[in-house]
Amino acid sequence: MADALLELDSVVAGYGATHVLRNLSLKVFKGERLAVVGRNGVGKTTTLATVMGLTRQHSGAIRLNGQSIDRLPPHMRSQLGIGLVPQTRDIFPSLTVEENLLAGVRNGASIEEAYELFPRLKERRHNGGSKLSGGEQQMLAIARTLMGKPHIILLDEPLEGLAPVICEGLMEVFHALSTQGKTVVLVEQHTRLALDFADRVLILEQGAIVLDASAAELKANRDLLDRHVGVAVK
Ligand SMILES: Nc1ncnc2c1ncn2[C@@H]1O[C@H](COP(=O)(O)OP(=O)(O)OP(=O)(O)O)[C@@H](O)[C@H]1O
Repeated sequence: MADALLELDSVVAGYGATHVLRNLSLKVFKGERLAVVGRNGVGKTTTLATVMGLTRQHSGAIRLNGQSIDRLPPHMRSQLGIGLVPQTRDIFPSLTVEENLLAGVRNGASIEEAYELFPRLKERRHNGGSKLSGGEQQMLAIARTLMGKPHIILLDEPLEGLAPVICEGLMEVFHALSTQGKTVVLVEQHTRLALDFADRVLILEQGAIVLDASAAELKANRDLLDRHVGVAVK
């Protein structure tokens, strides 16, 4: 199999002295669409935050293109091409849409690219961040991360709390990003949508990967999914 773009090898990480990830190992391959699912509190957000350098890593290794990144601060990981869209969205409420985007511009990115992907943001470009709907805020959070020109984009529950029609629109955007050659890692509670999007799915339980399967395998084996993710699979 090809070399991994991103690799976590026996990573133990958490907050302060607390261990949330317990020997977590995973690989993400270039151009892949990977979904990470699991019950609440199993460590999905912590996994993405650890890749970005936002937690305390106690042991193990994180490599990007084979190079160790686990001692690098978050902004350097971002410069190397990792982009995180946090669950909290983290847009600047007092800045306009355009100012939020400009604040994220790196590596010669153009905000016109963001407007092409999200025409709604262009219409709203002079609106303050706090005046946006939840869906628009999520679009802005994604667009701002894209202004860093990431090769790999980590999406933390981007559909949370959004209307079905908005979710569908965002899923189309994720497909478009994948078609453009970006590697997409999607953490999502909407398991059905995640499975429709992904090539491969990882199931996380208590800070470790308990299942690594193709989306097709999991779709054909609902029992497996229900056992690990819960009967209320959305
Ligand atoms: N900042 C923090 N400080 C201390 N503990 C935390 C912090 N953030 C999360 N935790 C704990 O780490 C564990 C894993 O949380 P995490 O948010 O990674 O799970 P998750 O799978 O993303 O859950 P959810 O689906 O609810 O977002 C939980 O027990 C949580 O309480």
